[in-house]
Amino acid sequence: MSVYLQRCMGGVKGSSTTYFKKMTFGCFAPWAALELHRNGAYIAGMNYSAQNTLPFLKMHGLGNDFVVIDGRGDRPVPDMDTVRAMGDRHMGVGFDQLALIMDDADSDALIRFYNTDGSESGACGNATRCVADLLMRELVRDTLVLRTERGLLPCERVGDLIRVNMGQPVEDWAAIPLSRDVDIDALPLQGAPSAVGMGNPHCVVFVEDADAVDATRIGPELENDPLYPERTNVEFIHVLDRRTIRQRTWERGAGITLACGSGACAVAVASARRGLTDRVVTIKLDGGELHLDWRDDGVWMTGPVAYVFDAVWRG
Ligand SMILES: N[C@@H](CCC[C@H](N)C(=O)O)C(=O)O
Repeated sequence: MSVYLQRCMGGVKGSSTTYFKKMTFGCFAPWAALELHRNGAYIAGMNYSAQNTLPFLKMHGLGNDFVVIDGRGDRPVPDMDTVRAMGDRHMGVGFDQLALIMDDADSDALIRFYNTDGSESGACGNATRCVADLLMRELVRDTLVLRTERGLLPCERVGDLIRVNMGQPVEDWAAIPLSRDVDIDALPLQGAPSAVGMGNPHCVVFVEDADAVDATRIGPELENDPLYPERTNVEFIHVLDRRTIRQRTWERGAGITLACGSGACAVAVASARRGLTDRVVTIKLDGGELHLDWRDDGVWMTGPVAYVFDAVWRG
């Protein structure tokens, strides 16, 4: 059985001291911590070797939380049982998605995303921004390109925020994917929602008051509707004005989350497509605000990212 060891600020000896002092003063060097774990370390009074250990970072974007694992080179990567075990909020670490960083010849890195239930997703906007921040720090650059299942995504630092181009929305019903040819802005479902693909499927439900919706009841019903053969993420929204939208999210494979980046892109697209908002909008999610700009070269999303801790999973 896997055992989860949380980092203990006072319990690390030797060369790690400097790192943790830096942490205390807010200067971050996340990969330094991973190197420490990789080489085996004395943590929280336990001496263990690097064998069967999986170093990871915990990060979040607006409370949409992630375990981030660096699988580049010959570093260890989790199997599916480990992904599910880590995702358990009571018996494991807990996350909305696990982001696995891999080598890629044509970009700065490839990222794969896994939901809490172990299913893989082609897109995760907030985790993409988190990984972009990590790698920009590592490469000492303010721009880079990440590959996800949907292609190459340019990322940039904008002050304290991270921006990613999530690409153009998928509007072809078969590619979203839907199970049949229907009007994507009036789906034959309750509330006539819109369908948008952002490398993953979304169902955008326009309601009077997103805060009043019973998302834990309606979310899973829509997630599993046969119209979406690969299930769907669900966004409940109401438009506040032409530049502001309120959004709550039920995520495929993860349930209620405090924010969903690809979902925010889908919301910006669906709402502009209906003529309700401009192409530049601020979206108010439970965990904070994202800024969306649907340009000719794709949907750009800007928002904050945060580090929570680093630790080692023992298998
Ligand atoms: N939180 C994400 C979306 C994660 C993937 C989703 N649950 C799916 O299965 O498609 C985001 O920020 O985009």
